[in-house]
Amino acid sequence: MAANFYPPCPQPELAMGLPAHSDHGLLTLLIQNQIGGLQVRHNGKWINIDPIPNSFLTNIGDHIEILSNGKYKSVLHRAVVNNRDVRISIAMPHGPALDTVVSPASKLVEDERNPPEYRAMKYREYLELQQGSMLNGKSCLEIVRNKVI
Ligand SMILES: O=C(O)CCC(=O)C(=O)O
Ligand SMILES: [Fe+2]
Repeated sequence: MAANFYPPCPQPELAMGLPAHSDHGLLTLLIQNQIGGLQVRHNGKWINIDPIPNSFLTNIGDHIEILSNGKYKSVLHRAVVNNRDVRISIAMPHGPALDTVVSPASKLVEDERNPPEYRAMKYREYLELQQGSMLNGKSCLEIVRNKVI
């Protein structure tokens, strides 16, 4: 039987959790049990997000950041696990139809003072890019970001 070789985890301390990333799509709805583990990056620190019973947690995804031309930032987050309690979470990403070309909303990039910060890409291509890569911060968003030259 062929052995599976996985690339090294970029954050070995999180080998059992989910490395830092932002989600593709517009919004992600997350349901979790009462065992916390989700953390979001805020002001340079990882903040624990305590689960609220009977609620969905909503994360802003990369495509809101693109659509708003950077006005709303997708949230950098990760999940950590512990060796005491079982944590269960179900993340449901929501995006447009796969063939939709996602780009900054035209009204937000009408003049040269507000150039588009991201280039247009089909949602399907972005999804394939993100799902085909190691989760690594907001690296996929950086790929579609227009570089200032
Ligand atoms: O388990 C969690 O709290 C986060 C899951 C997540 O970020 C994801 O599936 O994209
Ligand atoms: Fe996520």
